[in-house]
Amino acid sequence: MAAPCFLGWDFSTQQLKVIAIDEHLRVIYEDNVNFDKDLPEFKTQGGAHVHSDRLTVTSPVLMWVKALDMILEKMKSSGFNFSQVRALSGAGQQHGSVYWKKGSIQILKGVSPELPLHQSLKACFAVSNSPIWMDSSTALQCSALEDAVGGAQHLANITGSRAYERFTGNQIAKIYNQNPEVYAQTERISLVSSFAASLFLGAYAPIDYSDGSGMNLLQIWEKVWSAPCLDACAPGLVEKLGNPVPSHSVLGSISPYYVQRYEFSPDCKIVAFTGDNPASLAGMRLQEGDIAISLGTSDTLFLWIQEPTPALEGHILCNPVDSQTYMALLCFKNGSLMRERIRNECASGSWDDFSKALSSTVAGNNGNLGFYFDVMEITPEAVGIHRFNSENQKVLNFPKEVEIRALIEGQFMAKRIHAEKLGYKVMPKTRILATGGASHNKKILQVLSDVFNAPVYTIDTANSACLGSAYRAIHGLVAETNVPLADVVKLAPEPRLAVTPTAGAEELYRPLLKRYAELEQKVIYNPTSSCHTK
Ligand SMILES: Nc1ncnc2c1ncn2[C@@H]1O[C@H](COP(=O)(O)OP(=O)(O)O)[C@@H](O)[C@H]1O
Ligand SMILES: O=C(CO)[C@@H](O)[C@H](O)COP(=O)(O)O
Repeated sequence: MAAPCFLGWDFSTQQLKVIAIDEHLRVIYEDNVNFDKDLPEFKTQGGAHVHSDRLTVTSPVLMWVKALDMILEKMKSSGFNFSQVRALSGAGQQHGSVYWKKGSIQILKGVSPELPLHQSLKACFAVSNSPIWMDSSTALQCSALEDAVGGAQHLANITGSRAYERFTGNQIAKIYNQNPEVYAQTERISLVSSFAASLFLGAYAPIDYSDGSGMNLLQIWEKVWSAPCLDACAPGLVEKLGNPVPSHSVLGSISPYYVQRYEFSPDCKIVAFTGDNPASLAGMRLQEGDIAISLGTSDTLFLWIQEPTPALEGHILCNPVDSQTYMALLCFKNGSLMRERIRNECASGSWDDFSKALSSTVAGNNGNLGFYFDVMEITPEAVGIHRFNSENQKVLNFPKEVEIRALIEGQFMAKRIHAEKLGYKVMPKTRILATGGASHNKKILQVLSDVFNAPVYTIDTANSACLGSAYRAIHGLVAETNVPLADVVKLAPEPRLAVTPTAGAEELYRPLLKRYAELEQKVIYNPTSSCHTK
């Protein structure tokens, strides 16, 4: 009999990725499909469509299905032995939503193994362009939700977050308000994660507690939908959402489609899918006291916490690997795509040249500071590019190298300032665990280490959401017997030290952090001020 293996998937913003691990937790296969490059017919940029109002951002749902067809065919051609797979789990970009048309459950259950999935499912979606996490078009719905439950702090106390435009409840409310007939045709609403799980299960997969915490709809303490929040968003939501489940739940066995088309074992189990950040927490084996920083399309910072206090900034999510605890999350929208733009303008599109600019400039950038928000930022709410010289005077341009350092130092100073606002303190034992595409770049990690005055560790793959999903697949098989994830993955390779802070970094950055926080107040979004135009 072939040695067992486990699959972890990640339906992220720009790509679909997969990792297979063996029972010794070694990565034995890794692959990806890039939406822009490999599926050009969908005409996405960075995996998404930004609409003409600059606020609405969507991705074609069939693109995700076609990406799954494509990656499975690639695996098959490379000789991947699907019959070895004992269990699989996965992750999805958080907050995005999928609207299944009435009657789709029958189609999903009966897909023909003769056809690729996207052909069978093409008529299944009431909304063909799914709203995703980059969307910020639901300000009206956010105000209405906060008003309905007694204010922003009260909503945060219930759901872990005040109302955020990308959070799914507000997105559903917008669809119901603007297209009630489309809403009426919808029999089931999935998150990207539970949608992806549904494709493997051949049935509607439930939403897990952790990704469900990013909807402004789940009572994170009791882990049930909040009736006042559901009612404020749209009618009949309980039926359309289904009951949420613990993140470690085994949902069932793989759909016969995969058994017949790819020779999966009919016993292969599907473990609930979750959000990409929660899955990364599992993949990096985060411990209390560590701080995780993901440098993907979005930049995120997250922590494992026992006793959270929801606030007006940041999010509290149910912990994906331990239902008794929580994770705190901060999301920064201007992450890799902003870095790519400055790389293209200032470093001829080359990461090597970008890194050289970081090496050729001094830590602290001689007091030059910058804020780089191509699109309306989430943390803090601000937009535009704002540069300040060492005298705090606004300047229009920086030399190219100074621009690159100002971008990276600014991005990391914002992370430290907002993490400290959440109550996080950098301690002598603090480890930063870095992941995501930009964590390949040592020069970027050096700035991160200096700004936080803490060592930065990485794991063998930057695809921690995939790896965490594969770990969660193994854990799901034993979780019912109260085995913690930490026990299941104790033989996994430890995170490796990538960089340590440069001597004197703390003294250098302490005054700069104070200045950055003060200047941030000046650039925060104020619709009546002219300082936000670039
Ligand atoms: N050497 C590098 N330096 C900086 N950024 C990089 C480097 N290599 C890749 N990236 C960035 O990684 C991003 C993709 O990260 P990834 O974590 O895969 O994103 P996602 O999971 O959102 O699809 C790209 O947009 C790219 O800008
Ligand atoms: O909105 C959030 C978290 O709240 C984002 O972090 C999304 O989950 C997208 O993730 P990436 O594709 O950038 O990893």
